[in-house]
Amino acid sequence: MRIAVTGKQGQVVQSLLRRGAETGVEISAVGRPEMDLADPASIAAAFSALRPDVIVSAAAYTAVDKAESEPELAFSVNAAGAGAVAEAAARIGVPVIHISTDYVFSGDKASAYSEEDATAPISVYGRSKLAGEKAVAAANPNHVILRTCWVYSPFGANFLKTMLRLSETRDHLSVVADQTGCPTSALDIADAILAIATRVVTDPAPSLRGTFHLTGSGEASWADFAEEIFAELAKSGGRTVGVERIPTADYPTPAKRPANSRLNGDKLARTYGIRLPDWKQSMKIVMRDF
Ligand SMILES: NC(=O)C1=CN([C@@H]2O[C@H](COP(=O)(O)OP(=O)(O)OC[C@H]3O[C@@H](n4cnc5c(N)ncnc54)[C@H](OP(=O)(O)O)[C@@H]3O)[C@@H](O)[C@H]2O)C=CC1
Ligand SMILES: Cc1cn([C@H]2C[C@H](O)[C@@H](COP(=O)(O)OP(=O)(O)O[C@H]3O[C@@H](C)C(=O)[C@@H](O)[C@H]3O)O2)c(=O)[nH]c1=O
Ligand SMILES: [Mg+2]
Repeated sequence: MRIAVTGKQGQVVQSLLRRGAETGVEISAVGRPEMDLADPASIAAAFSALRPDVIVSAAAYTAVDKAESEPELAFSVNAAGAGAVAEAAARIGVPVIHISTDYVFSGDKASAYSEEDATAPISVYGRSKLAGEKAVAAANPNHVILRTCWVYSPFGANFLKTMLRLSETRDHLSVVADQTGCPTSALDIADAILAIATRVVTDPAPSLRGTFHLTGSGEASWADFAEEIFAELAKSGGRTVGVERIPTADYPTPAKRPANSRLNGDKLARTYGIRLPDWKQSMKIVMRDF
C-alpha cells in the first residue's frame, strides 16, 4: 500500500512518516513548496505522478488565534485546499482520509460530542475546518473524516512543547481549567490512520466511509494536562513547576475556544475496532521522546 500525506513538518505527517519507517509502509509527504494548499493548481499535479492507493489530508492552517485576523488564508488552506486534495483523490479513484477538529463544535453540550451532533464552530479556524469537511465530502464520497482533539507529539508546535518550553524559565504557570477535552498523541493518530487506510483501500463498504471521532481515551482540562506534564517532568528528574488553575476569562485570546471539546469515539470503535490508549499513558510515551 502506498500512502501520500499532505504537509511535511507537521505533527501528524511526521508521526506517519515515523510509523511508515517502523512498519515498512511506503509513505510520501507532499507539501510546500511543490504543493501549496493555497494554490489549488499545484495540488492536482502533485499526486498524479505518485499514484498513491490513499491520500491522507493532514496539512492545515492550524494557528487558531492568528486565523481570527487572516480568515481568507485560513479558508483558502482549510476549505478550498482540502477540497482540492479530496478532488485529486477522486480523480485517481482512491479514498481520502481527512483530519478535522473538535473546534467544529460550539462546546456548549454537557457531554461528549458524537458524529451526529450539530456543528457550530465559534472561531475562524473552526469554521474553516468545517467548510473543509463539507468540501471533502462533496468532492469525494470515498472519504473518511477523522475529527481529533488537542494533538501533541515530539514534532512541530503543540501545548505539551509549549508547557515544557515555558517551564524552563518559570516555576509556575497559569492554565485554564474550564475547557475540557482529550489530549491525543499524533503517534496514536498515525497508528489509527494506518489501520483505517489498510481497510478502506481494500474494502468498499459504505459503513467504513463518513465521519468518525478519534481521540485519546479519558478526558482533561488544559490545566489537568499541564499538571500531568509537570508531574511527569518532576518524576523524571526535571524541574518542579506549579500550575495555577484559572478561568478562561483570565486568559483572553483572539479566538474563542469550546468549553467542552470532548468527542465520543464509540462509532470508530464499533466500525473499525479502534480506540486510542488512555491519554496519560500516551503522554508518558511521548515525553520519553524528549
Ligand atoms: N494540532 C492540534 O491540536 C489539532 C490538529 N487537528 C488537525 O490535524 C491535522 C494535522 O494537524 P497538525 O499535525 O497538528 O498540524 P501542524 O500544525 O503540526 O502542521 C501543519 C501542517 O500543515 C502544513 N501546511 C500548512 N499550510 C500549508 C499550505 N498552505 N500548503 C501545504 N501545507 C500546508 C504544514 O506544512 P509544512 O510542513 O510545509 O510546514 C504542516 O505540515 C490538521 O488538519 C489539523 O487541523 C485537529 C485537532 C487538533
Ligand atoms: C500557553 C498557554 C495556553 N493556555 C490556554 C489557551 C488555550 O485556551 C489553551 C490551549 O492553548 P493552545 O493555543 O496551545 O492550544 P490550541 O492551539 O487552541 O489547540 C488547538 O489546536 C487546534 C489546531 C485544534 O484543532 C484543537 O483541537 C486544539 O488542539 O490553553 C493557558 O491557559 N496558559 C498558557 O500558558
Ligand atoms: Mg495552537
